[in-house]
Amino acid sequence: MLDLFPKEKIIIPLPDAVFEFYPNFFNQEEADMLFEKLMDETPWQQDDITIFGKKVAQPRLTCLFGNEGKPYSYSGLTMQPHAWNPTMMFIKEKVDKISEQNFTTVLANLYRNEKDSNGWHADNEKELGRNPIIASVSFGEERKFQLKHNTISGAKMNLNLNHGSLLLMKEGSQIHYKHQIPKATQSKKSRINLTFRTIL
Ligand SMILES: O=C(O)CCC(=O)C(=O)O
Ligand SMILES: [Fe+2]
Repeated sequence: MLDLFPKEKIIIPLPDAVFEFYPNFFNQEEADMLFEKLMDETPWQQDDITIFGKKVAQPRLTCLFGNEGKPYSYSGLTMQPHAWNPTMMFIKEKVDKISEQNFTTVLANLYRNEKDSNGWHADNEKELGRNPIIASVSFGEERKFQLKHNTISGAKMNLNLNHGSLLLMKEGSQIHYKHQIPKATQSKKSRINLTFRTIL
């Protein structure tokens, strides 16, 4: 279908960083199709990570895709990328275009239910450079995403990342803020999130 109107873009009013949210980046039909494909085609795995020197199972499933020869390390874990497949390429091309980036890598996360989560962190690994830009696409169940500034206690925000949405975390976002997906108190169905990154 022809898109007559540009997609709605919401600028998140927070200091020291640029956050842009596109609630309807993919329409319902596209988002439904992509959720099913990502669910079925992705070789989901559960890794152990090291937190404060202790080995624990990550509270979600993940899978890394990306350009050859660009592994990604975080929380004491090194992941080797799977090759891009047509579904990931289709999404990457749209995300690259709107963000004016050429992402090398995408980390896919599967939150199976309300117990799965992603604790407070910034995506500030050395290989992402000094001021990383991250594009985050969500499918399936809506989950609460929280942002908080490292030093300004009032600078924080909760966003509901809905099916088919895109959140761009741009300049300053990984330097000045941390983000998380907390466990939910009500029952939740599966959610898939894709975080596109550039490994230098
Ligand atoms: O699931 C999300 O929305 C966030 C994922 C995330 O922060 C990450 O993979 O680094
Ligand atoms: Fe993150």
